[in-house]
Amino acid sequence: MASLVKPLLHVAVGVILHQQQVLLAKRAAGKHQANRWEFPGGKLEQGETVVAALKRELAEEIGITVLEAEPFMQLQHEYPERCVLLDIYLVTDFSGEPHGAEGQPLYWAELSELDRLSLPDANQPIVEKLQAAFLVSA
Ligand SMILES: Nc1nc2c([nH]c(=O)n2[C@@H]2O[C@H](COP(=O)(O)OP(=O)(O)OP(=O)(O)O)[C@@H](O)[C@H]2O)c(=O)[nH]1
Ligand SMILES: [Mg+2]
Repeated sequence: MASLVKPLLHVAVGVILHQQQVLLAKRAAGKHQANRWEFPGGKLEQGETVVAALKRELAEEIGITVLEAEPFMQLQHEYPERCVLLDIYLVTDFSGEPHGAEGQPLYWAELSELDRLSLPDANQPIVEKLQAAFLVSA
C-alpha cells in the first residue's frame, strides 16, 4: 500500500543574479520535474546546515565556490508525490566559472522572461519575488 504520508524534502536553492539575468540549469530527463529549468541546488544531507548544502550542491552541480549568500525566501510546496521545503538563497559572491558539471545545460535567463520558461511548479512565488525586487523595466 502506498504511504499516506508524503516525504518532506528540505532543499537548498541558489539564485545567482547578474545584470538582470539569473542562472538556470536544466533538470535531467527521468528526474522529478524533469526537463524544467531550475535554480541549482539540492537536498540537505542528514545533519547538514542549509548553507553547507548550498555550497556543496553548487560545487557539485555547477562547479563554483559560494563565498557569500543571503537568505531570500523560504517556501513549502506540495507536489502529488512529495512535499518540498525550498530554502532559497541569493548567491552574492562566488569564485569559479559556472558550468554544467553534471552534463546539464545552463542558461542565463532574463528576469523578464522567467514567467515564460518552464520552471518547477513550486517556483512561481520565487519568480514573482525576484521580478518585484530586481526587475528594472526598460
Ligand atoms: N534544485 C532545485 N530543486 C527544486 C527547485 N524547485 C523545486 O521544486 N525543486 C525540487 O526540489 C527537489 C530536490 O531537488 P534535487 O533533485 O535538485 O535534489 P538533489 O540535487 O539532491 O538531486 P538527486 O536526487 O539527484 O541527488 C526536487 O523534487 C525538485 O523538483 C529548484 O528551483 N531547484
Ligand atoms: Mg539538484
